[in-house]
Amino acid sequence: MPLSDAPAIDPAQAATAGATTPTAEARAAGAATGPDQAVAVEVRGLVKRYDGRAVVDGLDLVARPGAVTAVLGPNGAGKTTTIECCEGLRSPDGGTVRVLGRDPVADARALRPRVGVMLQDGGLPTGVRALELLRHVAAMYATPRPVDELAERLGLHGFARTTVRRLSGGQRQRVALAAAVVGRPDVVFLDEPSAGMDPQSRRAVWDLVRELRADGVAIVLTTHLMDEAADLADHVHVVDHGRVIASGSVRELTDAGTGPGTVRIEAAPGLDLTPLLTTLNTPSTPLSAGYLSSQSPPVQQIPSTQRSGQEGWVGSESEAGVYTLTGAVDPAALAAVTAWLAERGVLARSVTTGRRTLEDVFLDLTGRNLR
Ligand SMILES: Nc1ncnc2c1ncn2[C@@H]1O[C@H](COP(=O)(O)OP(=O)(O)OP(=O)(O)O)[C@@H](O)[C@H]1O
Repeated sequence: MPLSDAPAIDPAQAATAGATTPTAEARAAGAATGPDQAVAVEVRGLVKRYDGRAVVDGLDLVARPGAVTAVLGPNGAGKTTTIECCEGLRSPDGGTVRVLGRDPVADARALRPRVGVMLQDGGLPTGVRALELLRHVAAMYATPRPVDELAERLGLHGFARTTVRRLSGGQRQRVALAAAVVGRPDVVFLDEPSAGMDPQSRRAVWDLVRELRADGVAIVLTTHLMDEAADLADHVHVVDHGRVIASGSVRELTDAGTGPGTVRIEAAPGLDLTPLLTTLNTPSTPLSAGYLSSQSPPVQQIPSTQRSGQEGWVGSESEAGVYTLTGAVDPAALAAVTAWLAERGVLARSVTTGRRTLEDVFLDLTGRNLR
């Protein structure tokens, strides 16, 4: 089948005709054999410049087999450029990149059958029918996944005979994902895999990613969906201005320091929160002093100039009689809340505290300004 309008870069490039693809058992058995196995992807001091401007500027990143490594960052942070260097699609200007122990540019041929790539824009040839494309890619591998089973899982049969050009964005993404994994790769790069997908498709993608992880595949995922990262990622790298500014498990990141949490109060409607917020934000009290002073080892020290997030307690009556306060939740803050209620003779139906979310951490680290 001619792929006449194939773009310069497409997921089928990840395939090599007649390539052997390791089974999950072989992958597990091989874990101790090669120099490349404990770390699937290793990026050290990566620099990439465009027009003299370093868009990746000394970036370090590691991804391991059997784990999902999420790369988060604002628009233009350098995530895609980094991933493209790992995929061998861009040559670094500095630093080293190793995928399965090999140089992705120099050893591209050897890596092709072992690396699955799902590009941000799908990168698929547009004149080919969806299922034909998948069969074509599968035929390039010695032991591909059964195409029909994969198509079923990702719901491709409903538009199997539609050309890629006519697919919706979410449908195209699903075909691109199928093409990236059909060859049973050891490493999969997924650049915003579920962007534009409906909730059902997203769920199917997440299930597939979990299955790949269980099979020992190293998955590198860029995403803007914090719930996706929080749900899937074993390890998170937050990238900004071409560098990793924080790194750790989701738990490590959300537990770090005394950053913001929430206090939710259910009580009588119409309470004026101003005096409470004033108390909580009074500098003489220690209540807000710890805010944004993250010292936990897994999180790298961030220069204060980059900490442009929220700088004190804020709160509002989010619905009648429900108040949400956000700030540095600690025992003293909670005591101030209950004292404030007591002073007003208000018996709250509930006062609950919540932990920081990954999105809170992300905004803390990268600020709230648009990029
Ligand atoms: N081929 C190119 N030529 C010039 N500049 C480029 C090129 N590719 C990317 N850039 C620039 O490099 C910077 C990083 O882009 P990159 O696509 O890596 O960011 P990103 O973190 O993936 O962003 P997004 O979340 O929007 O996808 C941006 O400022 C972008 O404009």
